[in-house]
Amino acid sequence: MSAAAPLRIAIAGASGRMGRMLIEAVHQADDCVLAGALDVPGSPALGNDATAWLGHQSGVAITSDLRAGLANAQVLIDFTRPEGTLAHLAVCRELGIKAVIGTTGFSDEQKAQINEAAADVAIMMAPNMSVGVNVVLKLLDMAARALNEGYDIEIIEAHHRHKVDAPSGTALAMGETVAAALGRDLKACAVYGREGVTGERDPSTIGFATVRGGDIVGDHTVLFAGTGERIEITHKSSSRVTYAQGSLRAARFLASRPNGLFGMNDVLGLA
Ligand SMILES: NC(=O)C1=CN([C@@H]2O[C@H](COP(=O)(O)OP(=O)(O)OC[C@H]3O[C@@H](n4cnc5c(N)ncnc54)[C@H](OP(=O)(O)O)[C@@H]3O)[C@@H](O)[C@H]2O)C=CC1
Ligand SMILES: O=C(O)C1=N[C@H](C(=O)O)C[C@H](O)C1
Repeated sequence: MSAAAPLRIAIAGASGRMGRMLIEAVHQADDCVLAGALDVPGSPALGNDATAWLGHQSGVAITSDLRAGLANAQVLIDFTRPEGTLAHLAVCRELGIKAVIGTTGFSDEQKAQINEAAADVAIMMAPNMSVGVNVVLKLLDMAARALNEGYDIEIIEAHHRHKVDAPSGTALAMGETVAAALGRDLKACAVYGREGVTGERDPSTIGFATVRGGDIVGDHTVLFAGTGERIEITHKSSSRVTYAQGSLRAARFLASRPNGLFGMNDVLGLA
């Protein structure tokens, strides 16, 4: 019996922090092959072999030509910026290529565009691809339901100095999970940072605090502060490998799906 053909994966943001991690993960996976590598026009990486920095020639040159970069791919994995992801997705839709989206910082309108594209192609989008964070989201649902009165909820996240969006997509997902469990609307109850004479804390709010510095990969804590006790649920990433491995799991999951919008819950069987 012949082995199944490897899954052909293209990586967007090929020279970014996640792009390189993903290229390495695809290179190391027996069941996947690098089929394309995209980066922005003007990037010094354009024209380089995508795995040259790993001491290997893949035959895949990094390109800013979206159609050329996606032509041989079955799945695109995209960790770039919202406007880049949407431009890539438009070409995926045209060519029938599935997409794993890890980019964060989308507006509601941009999320609606992704939802619309999922009518035609299968898309998995999650602000955090790590198994641990997705388990934490389940724990938060349980904790919020049990601690539904008398506990103030604050979400604290810390990331490296290069991160451009705040709060992190993961912190927002944690906020949405907790708000939904409590029957609150996060848009109406979120407080993003405090300064000056703020008055006493409104118990119906969910607070967010953002720390940026150094090379912190990604720390998230949800604090339930009551009277006489506090509960902290924390996740800390020490390597981006976990995001890359989660993305490959998502790509394999999408391979047999013709269309639809999925989350990491679906990939991990936690839905
Ligand atoms: N879901 C998850 O598990 C995770 C999500 N992320 C998210 O992934 C995204 C990328 O993070 P990270 O790798 O650290 O960021 P980097 O800045 O290191 O990499 C981004 C890459 O995308 C490229 N890029 C920038 N703007 C565009 C654009 N408009 N169109 C196409 N490509 C573009 C960059 O090129 P250039 O450098 O030349 O500008 C770079 O190659 C962020 O939104 C981050 O929050 C990160 C980790 C985990
Ligand atoms: O930019 C990052 O680095 C990360 N971004 C994601 C987010 O915004 O939640 C996931 C992870 O925390 C790392």
